[in-house]
Amino acid sequence: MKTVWLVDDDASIRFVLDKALSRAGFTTECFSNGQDVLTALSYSQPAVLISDVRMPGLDGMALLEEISLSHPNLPVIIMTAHSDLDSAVNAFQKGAFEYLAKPFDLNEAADLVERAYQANSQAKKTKRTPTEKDSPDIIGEAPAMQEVFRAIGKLSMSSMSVLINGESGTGKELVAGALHNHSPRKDNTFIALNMAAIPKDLVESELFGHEKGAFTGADSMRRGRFEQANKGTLFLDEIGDMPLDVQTRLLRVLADGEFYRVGGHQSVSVDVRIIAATHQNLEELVKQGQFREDLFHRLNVVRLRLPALKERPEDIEALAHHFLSASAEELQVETKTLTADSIKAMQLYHWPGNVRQLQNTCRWLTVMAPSQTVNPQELPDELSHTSAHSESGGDWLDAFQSWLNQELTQGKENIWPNVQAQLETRLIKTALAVCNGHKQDAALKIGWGRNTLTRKLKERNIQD
Ligand SMILES: Nc1ncnc2c1ncn2[C@@H]1O[C@H](COP(=O)(O)OP(=O)(O)OP(=O)(O)O)[C@@H](O)[C@H]1O
Repeated sequence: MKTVWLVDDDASIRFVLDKALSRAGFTTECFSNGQDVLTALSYSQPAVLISDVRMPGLDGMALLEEISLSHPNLPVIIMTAHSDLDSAVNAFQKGAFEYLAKPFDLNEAADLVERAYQANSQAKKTKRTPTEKDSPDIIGEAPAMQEVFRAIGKLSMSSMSVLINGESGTGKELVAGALHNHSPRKDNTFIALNMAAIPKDLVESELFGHEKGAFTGADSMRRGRFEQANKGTLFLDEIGDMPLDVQTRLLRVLADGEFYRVGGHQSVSVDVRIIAATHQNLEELVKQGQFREDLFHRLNVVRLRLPALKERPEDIEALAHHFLSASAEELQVETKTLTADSIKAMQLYHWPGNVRQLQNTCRWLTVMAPSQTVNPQELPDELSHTSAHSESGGDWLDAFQSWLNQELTQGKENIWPNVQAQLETRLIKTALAVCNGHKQDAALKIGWGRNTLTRKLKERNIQD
């Protein structure tokens, strides 16, 4: 039978989930605490168990731990209101089948239970052993970030290659570090290298090292990053910038686990996990012959995409708070807070530099903002301009803002005369229409004198 047990101390969650799962064809039984579940488990067993994390007495994690020992094949879905990386990783490491961040969509919950049910009836679950958790501070409530957390949790027992896509400053290196810290390699070295930052002719010796005398200036033998990262993880950022000949060498190391130092004749064996990242479209680079297809497939075992910050405005408040406290601590001052309007302004801004730019903005505010509470006017210029309309009519200004961004990033200059002409034309035409063509009234509505209106009509070549 498709039985699901629901465990939550919150009666309203039990109620809605119960309804949704019954509708989806499950027979449900509800529990308000973990202890009752353990007692019930000695008599019978459901097909799937779905449990909240925070409950008085035995909490969700403790329950999960007990169940993975006593009933390792029972799929458990952990629900948590704390959508952070630690909860996700913890849940997966303790053997959870899935992790569900609150608030969730009821259909999504029912689909998940169905998947757990199918997985249980098809295959036996392999038990995961808990490992020490490390906690990098990765903030993200947006669904795309939740996907990333889930992936880090799922990958935490493996050493698979991962390819991370994302614009500059979206947190690629942070995620690569978290993948390492939550992997069996966590006690060994994590090395991050940016391919775009190393001069082309030095990339090879940087990665693979060189023997003494291999080239002018090679006064002594040097171990490369691959050797230094042995048994650990090498994070190769901007992999799309790796020269083709180095790509060929990289491919060989990945295939054989062996390489030669530059100028060397003896092979060196290494065991290194590669996490690569790029802001470019690697498939496109492959098509253009700038990136080796075979290397692409080797790196692209698991793909993670980090969304640009403008795609996840819901994360801005928590990120800003995090960075404001971090810089206050660094500078030994009190943490600044943002007004609701300032947060709104930050959410409307397009953040071309992503999370890194937000981090720098928070550092700047910690030092420069005159008062403890930051108002929109005190935000850096580019941001305070987005906030001017928070009180009324935000939509057209949003559209205006995107248009402006486009014009300016396309390299247009001296755009004011054009902007002014367009604004004035619209203003005059609308005011005249509203006043049935009556110039005196229209001038009054706009706030100009009649003569100014007449002059502007001429200037803008508007028929009145
Ligand atoms: N979700 C997040 N939560 C907390 N801090 C973050 C988050 N994302 C990024 N950061 C911080 O923002 C800064 C930039 O992140 P990171 O260096 O990982 O970006 P990146 O994508 O690797 O950038 P680049 O490609 O330019 O090297 C770092 O200081 C990082 O700690």
